[in-house]
Amino acid sequence: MEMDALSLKKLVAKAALEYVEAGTVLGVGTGSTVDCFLDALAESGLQLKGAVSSSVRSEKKLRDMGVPIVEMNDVTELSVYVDGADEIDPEFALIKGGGGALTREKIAADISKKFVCIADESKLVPVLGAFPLPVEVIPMAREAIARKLNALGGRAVLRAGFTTDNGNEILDVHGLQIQDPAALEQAINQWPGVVTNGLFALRRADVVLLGTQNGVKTL
Ligand SMILES: O=C[C@H](O)[C@H](O)[C@H](O)COP(=O)(O)O
Repeated sequence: MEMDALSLKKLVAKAALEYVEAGTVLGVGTGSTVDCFLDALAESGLQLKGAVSSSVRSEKKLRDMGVPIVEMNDVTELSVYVDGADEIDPEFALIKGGGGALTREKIAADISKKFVCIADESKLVPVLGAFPLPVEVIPMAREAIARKLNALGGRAVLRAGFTTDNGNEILDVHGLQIQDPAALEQAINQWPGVVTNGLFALRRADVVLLGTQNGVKTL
């Protein structure tokens, strides 16, 4: 019988436990796949020293599990960071931020030695961009940034009624075919008013665990 997306997420979530070492501070991302990972972690009985979380959402779940929360400012490095993705290209560049946690996720990924990306197989794509690219902007720059994004050939849409954990807004950019993710990531991030964008190409995933109908594939 074919597994649904949730079953595939649970499958990779469990496989990611292999990268977690008891007694360490773990970097934890955000999203439905990470929620499955945290459930698997709770079931495993593995005891962490603590966790650095990329969102208020994951932080709450970690606290409920009894895992001590460590401030990002109090660590110099994370040995492992586990997080999901909205799209993954064959070179491990990602689009993230569907849940709006992109900025803190990018910081966590940047200070991690090993970024383990967990996802179901629907996330693997030949070219990034079918998933709208999230761009976190400070609110007063929203219209200026939207105009620049539209000039790139995209269609920037404000994520209505959504505020990030950092008090900012998200523009979701539809219709981009991203041929050079690192160049686009850098270009958008240089515009005043942009906090960051959801391209993870300058700092990519190191390992991708993909939940497929034939089991977990380690890429
Ligand atoms: O802001 C959210 C994150 O980047 C998520 O990792 C991403 O949206 C994937 O989420 P999910 O595991 O729910 O598909």
